[in-house]
Amino acid sequence: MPGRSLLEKIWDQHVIARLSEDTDLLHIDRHLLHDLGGSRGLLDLKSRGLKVHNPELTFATPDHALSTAPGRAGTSKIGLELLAALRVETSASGITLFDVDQPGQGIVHVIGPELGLSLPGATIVCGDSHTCTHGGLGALAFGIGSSELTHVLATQSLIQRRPKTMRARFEGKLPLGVTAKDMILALIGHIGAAGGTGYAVEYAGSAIRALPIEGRLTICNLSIELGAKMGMVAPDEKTFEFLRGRPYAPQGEMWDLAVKAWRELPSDPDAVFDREVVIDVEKIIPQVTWGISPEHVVGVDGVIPDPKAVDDPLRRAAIETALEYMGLQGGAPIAGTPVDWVFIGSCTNSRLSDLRAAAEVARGRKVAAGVRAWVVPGSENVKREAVAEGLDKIFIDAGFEWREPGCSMCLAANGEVVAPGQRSVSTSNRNFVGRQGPRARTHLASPASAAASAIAGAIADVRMMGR
Ligand SMILES: CC(C)[C@H](C(=O)O)[C@@H](O)C(=O)O
Ligand code: SF4
Repeated sequence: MPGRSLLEKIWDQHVIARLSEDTDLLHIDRHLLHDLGGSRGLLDLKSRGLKVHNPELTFATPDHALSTAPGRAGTSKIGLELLAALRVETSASGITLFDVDQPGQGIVHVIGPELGLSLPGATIVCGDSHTCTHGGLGALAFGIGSSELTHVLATQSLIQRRPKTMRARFEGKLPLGVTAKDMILALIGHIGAAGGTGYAVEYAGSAIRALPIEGRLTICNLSIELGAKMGMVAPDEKTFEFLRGRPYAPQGEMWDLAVKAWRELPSDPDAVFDREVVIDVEKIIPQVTWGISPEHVVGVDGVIPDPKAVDDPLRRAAIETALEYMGLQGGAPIAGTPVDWVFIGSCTNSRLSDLRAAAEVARGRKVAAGVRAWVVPGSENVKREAVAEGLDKIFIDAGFEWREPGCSMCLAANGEVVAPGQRSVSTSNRNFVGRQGPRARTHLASPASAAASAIAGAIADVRMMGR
């Protein structure tokens, strides 16, 4: 029998019942709820006369619909209603809620790892496509739909089809100015936004091993933008050090037992994957998207694709559509494109290391005239730690606006939008049509690249602004 992969090991440990050749009923170890879907699911359950099966495995926080303005000024009526309902329904079900202004509140994919709720070898679900983020700790984590959400609330289990497996190996030493965000954008550019469809992706290789946990979370976060519902990195010593002592991580003797079990999780050397991709990270330069899909990506020293140079009529038409929406000329260099907005935040890039990387570029410099730049920490804890080390001051002195934790401009929630026709460099994960507001134009990039672009007033190569 061939060896098993990380995915297969976690999967097999969670099978309650084998339903068919490729479909199993899985036990779910953690269920995370957010303000957009959480109360709806709990109300749905109630209307069926059912109870939450395992409230102690379910955790909630508001993130999508809250204002991130200082003091939370101006949360919309809908946002307030969702928050009120989340409070009432979690309390009635005995579910822990990390509420506004409490340590623990934040974007659901930032708080899970931060609190030690997300653990290696665990199955984690949330009614949110970026649940794949938690795979950065070696969890099997994926987004679910609203009926599945109710199913998990009622049974703590879920029916799932076993995915195919892909291993994406990143090899080599990351060049200066190149980050985890650039690695994953480069992979999406290489295999396409549907390249991972139907697969669970394991990110491996020397460059993944060298990445701190927060970088691994960033990589896994964009799995869904690769088409893959699940992305994961095998746990190692860095994972254990990251989790040690976190509030919900196992403690004492349980910790030792857990680490012993987690050491068994990495894929066996002879594990077989349905697809293997190898990326040489030494060839990656800072990435920035030019179009309306994360696969529309180039190196920041590159040029915007010229549709005239593309023979395939379908591809040519897709490029033309994207360029028209984005207001860009094919064949022109991407660097130097003037920007109106910079957004540093989202579950992709709003952790402490992201803010540090952006602050390093911003320190002692000024946001260009005419550019609005926001920094939205991913959680209340990230915010407090950033303030404790003075990052907020660096940003404010440089002309950035420092805000409260939440999803904010990542999905144009709560009126936090880029105006029609305006151009933003964003550290988030989606540059779809209208994602940051009707007719808003989004360029995805790393926190360091976004900060560099805010200072330059145009898409900028952070390597030119090194310290
Ligand atoms: C609102 C939520 C369901 C959605 C998701 O599933 O990802 C959102 O978080 C997003 O990023 O578009
Ligand atoms: S930060 Fe953006 S991508 Fe992440 S959960 Fe919120 S809306 Fe979705």
